[in-house]
Amino acid sequence: EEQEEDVLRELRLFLRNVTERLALDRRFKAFTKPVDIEEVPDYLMVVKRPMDLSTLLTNIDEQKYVTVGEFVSDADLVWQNALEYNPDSDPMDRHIRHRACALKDTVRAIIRDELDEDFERVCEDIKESR
Ligand SMILES: CC(=O)c1csc(NC(=O)C2C[NH2+]C2)n1
Repeated sequence: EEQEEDVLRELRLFLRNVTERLALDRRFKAFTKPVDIEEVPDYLMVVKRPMDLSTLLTNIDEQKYVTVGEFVSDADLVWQNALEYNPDSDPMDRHIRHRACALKDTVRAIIRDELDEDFERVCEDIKESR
């Protein structure tokens, strides 16, 4: 109904705001666009579900997410993939793993500080009703 569409519209506004703030953070530059498979041909051998901040924004606009939890699952892919693809001790790998960990902690901190648990509960009830 109308009230449900109002809730999901507010969810999309919140998720766009979070994602845009992450995309503006210089630490997360490597995570803003899909990894170029032509430049990194072995990427898909290691990473089964690529994800990046621009794809999160597209998913939001395509109304893929009905709860914050669904969004966080995809957002977690971004840093999890980076840890998987950059496991070595060399400085470049360590550098991107450090940024991946910063992304993980930043997403969780924003959600903890800015998501009202009652709002997420309403989204989960809409999801279960569909
Ligand atoms: C997005 C992502 O995970 C990414 C972008 S470049 C990269 N890794 C490297 O460039 C090399 C350092 N060891 C491989 N990882």
